[in-house]
Amino acid sequence: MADLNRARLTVLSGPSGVGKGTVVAEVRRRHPEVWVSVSVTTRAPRPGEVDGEHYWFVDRESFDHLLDNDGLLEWAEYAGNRYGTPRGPVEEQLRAGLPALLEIELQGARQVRERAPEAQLVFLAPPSWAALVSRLAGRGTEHPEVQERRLALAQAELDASGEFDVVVVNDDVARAADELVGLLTAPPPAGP
Ligand SMILES: Nc1nc2c(ncn2[C@@H]2O[C@H](COP(=O)(O)OP(=O)(O)O)[C@@H](O)[C@H]2O)c(=O)[nH]1
Ligand SMILES: Nc1ncnc2c1ncn2[C@@H]1O[C@H](COP(=O)(O)OP(=O)(O)O)[C@@H](O)[C@H]1O
Repeated sequence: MADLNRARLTVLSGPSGVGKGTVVAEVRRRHPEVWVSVSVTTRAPRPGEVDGEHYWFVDRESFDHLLDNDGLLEWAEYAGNRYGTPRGPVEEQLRAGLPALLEIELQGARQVRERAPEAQLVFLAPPSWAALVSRLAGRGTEHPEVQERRLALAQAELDASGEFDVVVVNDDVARAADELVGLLTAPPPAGP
């Protein structure tokens, strides 16, 4: 995957439960060299989530300290928790001429678009609303009331999919992963 060696920033967004984590895991299973940013979050870890691997799990005070010290490239409050991308590792990656992938929500994607207009914004969409509802429920990691909160946000996120450069439909994990790999290896648009 030598042609992945370009300093390109790619953002993957999409509603909770659409399969972002699953598709990114499949991409990394095939291409372990794909670098994915590890976010900080104030959300509690789910069973099986490992600190420093899925997220850096921090308290609100540590999060705000990072934020106040310009340590975050972007951040957002989502369903009652804060999430942010540590700035240093992403900048290091891009400075080294290597691509970086961020898996973040809509408000964060908008901040990246403003700060790094050359970034590639990819939206992962469900094949249908019913599929999204059943995936979120089927994952079984959130209480029904938290699922409801996430589905309310999902509707607004789906409405904003037109702001993204590309929409990938997660009908099938292998197919969606193929498409994402294609985007990660596509040459960036010619500069001015
Ligand atoms: N803006 C922003 N969003 C993030 C970041 N990390 C994760 N998210 C998003 O926050 C939302 C909630 O994440 P999470 O609680 O892990 O739920 P899940 O995506 O449904 O598994 C998802 O849309 C993530 O993509 C980040 O660093 N910044
Ligand atoms: N293409 C797909 N078809 C069917 N189920 C899927 C697909 N992609 C993901 N899932 C399932 O949907 C649920 C949510 O996926 P997850 O990756 O946790 O979503 P996200 O990270 O976007 O919140 C998981 O139980 C996962 O196994």
